[in-house]
Amino acid sequence: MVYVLSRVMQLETVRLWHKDTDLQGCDVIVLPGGFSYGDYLRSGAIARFSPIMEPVIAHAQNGGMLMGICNGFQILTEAGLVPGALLRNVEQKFICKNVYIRPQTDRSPLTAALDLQKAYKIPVAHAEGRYYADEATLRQLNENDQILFRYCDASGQLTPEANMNGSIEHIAGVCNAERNVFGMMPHPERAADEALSNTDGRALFESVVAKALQFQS
Ligand SMILES: NC(=O)CC[C@H](N)C(=O)O
Repeated sequence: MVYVLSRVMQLETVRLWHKDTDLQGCDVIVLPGGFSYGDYLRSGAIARFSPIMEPVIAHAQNGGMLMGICNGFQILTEAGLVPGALLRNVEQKFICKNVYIRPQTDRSPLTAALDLQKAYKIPVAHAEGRYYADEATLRQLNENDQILFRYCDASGQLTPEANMNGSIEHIAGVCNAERNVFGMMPHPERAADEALSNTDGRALFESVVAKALQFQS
């Protein structure tokens, strides 16, 4: 994530440690993927109590942009910053592969600049990626246009096979009601460099940067 933000996107990037208590004036906060506390209890369930989360939550409550990828998304759900939960994949296995996702709305910093008809090829690498929300929450997510991505096939169709982890309504990413906090399970930072022969993920970062600049001006 740091490589893509600093080298590919050419952004001033600050690494914040989980024990830090100061965001050092960062405009956009990114909770990256990986394994926090060995995924004990549930992925993200312990990291959500890290000291850094206090200023991160305050940043989000003040309208600041906050993005969570994979384990970062799990931390966002555990902290109640976005609705829903991430359960074990339906086949109970870690899945690491390229999948396709289609943006569902352009009303979020993460998706504003994306093509709503395009299937973006982005890898997933998770064991607890099955998005779940109860009926009332799902209704709200749909009514408020908070569903950012759905798993699809290469042509953008929502086929059952495309939904490899068993997420409810194929959901791969959501935002909060205020739209400044957004999370997704696939890893756009693993598809943002020419060397990886796939730069589909770059468009998501470009979208966030464009929105962040608007935000400031
Ligand atoms: N790539 C990741 O962020 C993995 C998230 C988490 N450790 C899981 O396996 O579900």
